[in-house]
Amino acid sequence: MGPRHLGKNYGKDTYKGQKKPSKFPLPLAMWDFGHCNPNACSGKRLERLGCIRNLRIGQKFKGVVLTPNGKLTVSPADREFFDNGGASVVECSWAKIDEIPFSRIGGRCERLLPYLVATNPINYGRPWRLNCAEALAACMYIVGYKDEARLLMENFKWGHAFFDVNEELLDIYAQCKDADEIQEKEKQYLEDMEASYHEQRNIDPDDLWTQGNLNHKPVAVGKDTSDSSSNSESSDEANIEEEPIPNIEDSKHVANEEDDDELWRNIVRMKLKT
Ligand SMILES: C[S@@+](CC[C@H](N)C(=O)[O-])C[C@H]1O[C@@H](n2cnc3c(N)ncnc32)[C@H](O)[C@@H]1O
Repeated sequence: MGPRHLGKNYGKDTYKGQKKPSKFPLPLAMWDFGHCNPNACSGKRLERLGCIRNLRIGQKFKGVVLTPNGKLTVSPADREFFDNGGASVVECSWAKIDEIPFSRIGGRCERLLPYLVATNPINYGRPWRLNCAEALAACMYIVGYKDEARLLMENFKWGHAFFDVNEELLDIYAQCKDADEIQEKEKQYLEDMEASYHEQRNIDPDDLWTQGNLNHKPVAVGKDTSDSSSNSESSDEANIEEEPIPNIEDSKHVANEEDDDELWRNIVRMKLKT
């Protein structure tokens, strides 16, 4: 979907009186704790492309703040907050999340995302652990900015996979009225998934286990064209290479498949209890 579909605000420097990055039609922001490799970091890539602006530590954000520290789930009821300020993320490493001074960042509308599956090369197949671009796209989609969500993900070779995998759920969430309804639908979805998981194990366990970890079926991504020269922070958009796509099998970020299966099941069990 091209920018022509995106309405009269596209390309303007301000949105509701607030400065916004000029290369994206909606205001996006991040607190960047600099934990990540700039070439593998979706937030940094969006910054290089001019799609997201940086926030200072100590600065609060008036739109939707996507954070693991949130208590409520983001829902279409947050549209007003979004329209007032856009959406923000906390760019940091999942491994160092305990080091984040959450009291010095955030805002009035801190939100969790409901169950969705990451399709980025680092955490492919993991539920809830989205990267910054996926988190922002999911939020936009849920509050009603579907075209903009897709536009954001066009900046990543693997971006289409996020919608291939999550579109059904995103559409369910986007039709909900509020956070309670989203949590209800999410719970139902997870229960159905847990039930079909047990059903499949009972009916034909051999078949299931010979297929390996279905969560980690590699995503169809284009050939990695990045090279070492892409380390430079060039202002020329044509020179901005996408992050290298790690070999999922070799990545130290991905535990072995059994651990991952167990992690996934624990998360689902934990969610079903709430
Ligand atoms: C921990 S950082 C990891 C960023 C990663 N290095 C990248 O390349 O984008 C991801 C951020 O996205 C947002 N996020 C991801 N998953 C989320 C979820 N389930 N609920 C709320 N926010 C989430 C949070 O702001 C979180 O800090």
